Amino acid sequence: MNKKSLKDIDVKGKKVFCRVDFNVPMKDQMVTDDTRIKAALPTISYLLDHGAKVILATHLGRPKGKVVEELRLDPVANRLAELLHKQVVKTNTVYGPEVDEAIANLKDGEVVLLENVRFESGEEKNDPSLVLAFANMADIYVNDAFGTAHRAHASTAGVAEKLPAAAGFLMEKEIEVLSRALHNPERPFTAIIGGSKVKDKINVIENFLEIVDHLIIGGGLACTFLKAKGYEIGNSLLEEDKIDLAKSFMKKAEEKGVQFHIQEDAVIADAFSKDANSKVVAASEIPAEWMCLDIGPKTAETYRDVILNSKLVVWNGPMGVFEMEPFAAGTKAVAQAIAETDGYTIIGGGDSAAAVEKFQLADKMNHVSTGGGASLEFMEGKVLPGVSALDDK
Ligand SMILES: Nc1ncnc2c1ncn2[C@@H]1O[C@H](COP(=O)(O)OP(=O)(O)O)[C@@H](O)[C@H]1O
Ligand SMILES: O=C(OP(=O)(O)O)[C@H](O)COP(=O)(O)O
Repeated sequence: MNKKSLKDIDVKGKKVFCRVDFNVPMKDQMVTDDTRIKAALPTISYLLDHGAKVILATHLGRPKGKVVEELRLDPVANRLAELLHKQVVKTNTVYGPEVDEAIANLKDGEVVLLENVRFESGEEKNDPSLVLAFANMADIYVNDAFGTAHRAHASTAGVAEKLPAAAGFLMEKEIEVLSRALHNPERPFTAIIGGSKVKDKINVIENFLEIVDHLIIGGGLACTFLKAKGYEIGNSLLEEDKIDLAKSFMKKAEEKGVQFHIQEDAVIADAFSKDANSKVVAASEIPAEWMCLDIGPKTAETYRDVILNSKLVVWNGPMGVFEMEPFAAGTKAVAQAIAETDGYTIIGGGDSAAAVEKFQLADKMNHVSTGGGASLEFMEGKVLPGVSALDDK
């Protein structure tokens, strides 16, 4: 990478504003998967061991510029403290007098975690006054938040323009591994796209059609494609204004000779609940009032064959609502096939990484990326604002 690295700068005695991606899955105020926290530890420990005063910043969820009590970072701070074996001072605000005091009290080798930066409306708008507030806190900026590098926000891009700015170790590693795999991809190259962030991911599909041999669709995303095929999908997740786009992608895949795989059967439920009634039906037979919450067993078998015959597999987004046991089988089958294939495997996305962890298959994957949208956009060849804003070497 041609960007300055943490190794290139002297941090001793300096206040370092370090953006991390601690957007971790939570349940009942507990962190349920700490992969992203662990992934940032090399950078945080390096800063602490080299005598920096560390100011950590992250978002959690999408509070849309308002304080949402369930999205406060206290559980994250507690987990980080356990992992670091060190006290983590957590502020209840993103900036202001409380933060100033916490920073003023920091000694070399100590760490403070700011409150969820997305509680401030200026964060996602990359607002100059919030950028200035961040820049005034520190001497140096380090970005280790690969998972958020595709967002041009105040704490990812804005503040990097105002301070000497370097990449953390996780950021460097992610970029290096993804670049190496995509430079001259081994074939057959299969991309598997699922999950629920339809708006974010649908455009990625178009770009993947240029580079892959097989494109597998699953998760909530698939429902828009099923609708585009003319099927009724009941109460399934649907992005109405993307139906035409989905149609055009299927046509483009055909023209380009890309094998486009969409589910032939589905696990459906009569409510979005683990206790709902559920059954397997053909994907063309989803009744009104029911919703598709997983790919069916026949589809899982087809996807498995494609994956086992691939030389490069990129997977982003679960095949179903894997957090609920009745709808986890499709995601598990795909994860298992990816673990078994001889091809090089890259997993992206917070939830996909959590799924791989849950099924205890993480060590069978070649690279589990901490970025979902970020890794997709990077693989599309897009410039990530959180990276481009850093200083050149
Ligand atoms: N058919 C579906 N309907 C609704 N939600 C789904 C469906 N399939 C998967 N999901 C949900 O998608 C979420 C993950 O989506 P996303 O954030 O796009 O993935 P990632 O974090 O891996 O990029 C999971 O919480 C999962 O429950
Ligand atoms: O979890 C994240 O993205 P991902 O679900 O695509 O991996 C990042 O923390 C970015 O979050 P955002 O999509 O709310 O900007």
